[in-house]
Amino acid sequence: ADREINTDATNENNLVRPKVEFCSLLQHAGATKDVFTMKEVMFYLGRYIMQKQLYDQKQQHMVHCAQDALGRVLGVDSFSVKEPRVLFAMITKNLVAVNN
Ligand SMILES: COc1nc(N(C)C)ncc1-n1nc2c(c1C(C)C)[C@H](c1ccc(C#N)cc1)N(c1cc(Cl)c[nH]c1=O)C2=O
Repeated sequence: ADREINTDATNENNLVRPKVEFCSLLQHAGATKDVFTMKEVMFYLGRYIMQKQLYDQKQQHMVHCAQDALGRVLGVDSFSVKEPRVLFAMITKNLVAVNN
């Protein structure tokens, strides 16, 4: 099993390597590398969501991704940005810790 990943997004030193499909999402949002801090992963994913307007116009904390590669990668049709634990659990399934 993958090593436990410290999902502290504020930890600048924590490096992760996204799995292939997840990495192509981040590149779609402008990423040009394959090793990131958790903070950078959240930044590029956030940009991806806003650029593709996957948020709900009415309930703006909701993200609808059933028709998007994001949904396939995270394994859900929609999620709330206000549920950090749920969000990090889905994201870390797509990451491998990098020895730094
Ligand atoms: C639909 O969302 C929004 N919609 C609006 N509108 C005006 C419509 N404005 C702000 C947000 N928004 N709020 C938060 C975030 C965003 C944007 C950047 C997606 C980020 C975030 C959330 C999910 C992923 C993933 N996959 C990546 C980053 N985020 C974070 C949540 C956590 Cl848990 C950690 N770091 C974060 O930046 C928030 O709280």
